[in-house]
Amino acid sequence: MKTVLIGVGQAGGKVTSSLVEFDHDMGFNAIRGALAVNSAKADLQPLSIDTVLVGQDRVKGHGVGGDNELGAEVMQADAGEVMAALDGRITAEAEAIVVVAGLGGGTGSGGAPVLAKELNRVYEMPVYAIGILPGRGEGAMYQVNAGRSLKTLVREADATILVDNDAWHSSGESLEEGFDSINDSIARRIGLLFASGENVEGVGESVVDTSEVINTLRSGGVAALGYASAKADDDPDTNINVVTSVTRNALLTGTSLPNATKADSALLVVAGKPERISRKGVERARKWVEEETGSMQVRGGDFPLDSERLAALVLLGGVERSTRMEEFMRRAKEAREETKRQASEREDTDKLFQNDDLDSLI
Ligand SMILES: Nc1nc2c(ncn2[C@@H]2O[C@H](COP(=O)(O)OP(=O)(O)OP(=O)(O)O)[C@@H](O)[C@H]2O)c(=O)[nH]1
Repeated sequence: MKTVLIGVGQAGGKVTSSLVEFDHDMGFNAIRGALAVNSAKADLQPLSIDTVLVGQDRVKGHGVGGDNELGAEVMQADAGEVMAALDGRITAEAEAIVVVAGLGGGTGSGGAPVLAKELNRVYEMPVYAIGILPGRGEGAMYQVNAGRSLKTLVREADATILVDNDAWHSSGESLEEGFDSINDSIARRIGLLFASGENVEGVGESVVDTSEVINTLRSGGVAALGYASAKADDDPDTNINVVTSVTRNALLTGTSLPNATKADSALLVVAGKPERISRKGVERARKWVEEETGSMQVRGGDFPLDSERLAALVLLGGVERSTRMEEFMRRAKEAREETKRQASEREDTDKLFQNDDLDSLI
């Protein structure tokens, strides 16, 4: 899928850079343009892609400090500038535009839905989002921001692939220490998805096509991506179990949104040396994905890749009714109520100290 990426906010910019790097290192050439947008100048400086600073008149290049309403306002005010920077980068060959953002902060959380809406208004091709959900251990503000942003983002983007920051995080390191490795994991998995259907002309009819990715995401709403790989044998017959077990692992333990298996649609991409991919294995794996997701729309295809391993990528469309989504929305709601309660207590305390009776005591 020939893609143009726009990273919004700090996480959005870093993940976009990682994706560009991966696509370049692998020689896929699926990413045809990239831009990072932020209200914090310091977060844009280390990036190796083109950048646009927004909200300079409001926040003077210092970021919006987690205020996602302000994030939305600065993006709205400077949308013209961002769209102008994209002019010429989004050419007719692009098959999708993808907005990438961390949903827990301010600029990405508030700005990504505004930008997705604007892009959808102007461009014909689908506008997808990659939204990064805060991990369980992140504070209430992050959860509230993400809950609020997610609702708008899902409405404005044609589909939103969610990545939970707890999902691809190695144990033993803090979330922050782990950002670089999480970003690499995101880049490897989502980068492979973008590259599915690219550079594989004439390799056989079972090869996956970009239209399969687009059709899987057509139901809109929330999407998730699973990935797993294992060493493969030279003989495809020995790889029947390799294909079925990487598929199971991709969906059950390797997904970007843990516990999201019920889906409206799915796509199973098996990557590896074509002569090693067991057709029987793929058939069984696809049936299993149908049963597990409860979807009658399970597409599939191969991704020829020169590797000693076989990998499964499972893209799920329409997972918003999954246990994980319900759990997240509940967490965001509880955090919002807790924040409101604290604010009203603060107000009461303020009132108490403004009280004449107290003043007269001093
Ligand atoms: N995966 C990943 N998540 C990140 C990274 N940096 C920050 N986050 C997450 O993103 C959320 C914060 O969003 P940021 O992108 O830092 O914030 P911002 O959009 O720049 O907004 P402001 O800083 O408020 O202007 C938190 O939930 C973090 O856990 C990163 O490099 N990788």
